[in-house]
Amino acid sequence: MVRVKVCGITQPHQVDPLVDAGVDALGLVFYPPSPRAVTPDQAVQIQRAVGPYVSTIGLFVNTPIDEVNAIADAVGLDWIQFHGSETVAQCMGANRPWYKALRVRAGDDVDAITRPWRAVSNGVLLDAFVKGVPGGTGTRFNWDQVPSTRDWKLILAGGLDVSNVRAAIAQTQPYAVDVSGGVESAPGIKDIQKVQAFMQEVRNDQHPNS
Ligand SMILES: O=C(O)c1ccccc1NCC(=O)[C@H](O)[C@H](O)COP(=O)(O)O
Repeated sequence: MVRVKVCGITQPHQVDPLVDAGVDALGLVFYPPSPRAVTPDQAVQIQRAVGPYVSTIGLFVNTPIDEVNAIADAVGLDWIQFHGSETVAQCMGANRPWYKALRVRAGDDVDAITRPWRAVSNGVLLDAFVKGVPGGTGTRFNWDQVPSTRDWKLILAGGLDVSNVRAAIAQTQPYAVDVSGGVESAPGIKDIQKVQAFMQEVRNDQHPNS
């Protein structure tokens, strides 16, 4: 079963509808320049709305590791997503399970660029490279660059929406997909109908006869 993370949650009242739609994990963006950024206090309010068996993922971009860990503790995050140019050594200082987001450029050898990260964490997120913007761009990368045989957990991100997620899953066979802009009505405001339609595409891909 392909898991689904919806990233960039900013409103506690959206948690229940997202979970009811079948979303497995909720992403909180701790990157103040982002239109989807939340403060630690806002994140605590969102976390309080999350019930058992749903994961919360904190997304950071080149934040000092002590600050990352303090926020993770204060909010009660389950996982950390490093979305900047952090090194392996810096990520290893995290006090939570974590994974790295890598931004794929045309021509990148995905097997090579993921190798150092696969060795130390249990999954790698692939997003599209867009100059000057670390993420949440709504841009796809070329899925042909994803190796068809892998022994690591791929989290596929970047420009996914209801129109393309089924093809994305069929082609890349990811462990999980990560979506943000493709299920929004405005930055940080998730459109629950878009989320429901997205989830239906993801789940239908698992059960083509249902
Ligand atoms: O969402 C942001 O504004 C953001 C800012 C800085 C780094 C990462 C950010 N978002 C990451 C994500 O939302 C997802 O992991 C991924 O990039 C997919 O986004 P989208 O292409 O909008 O579906």
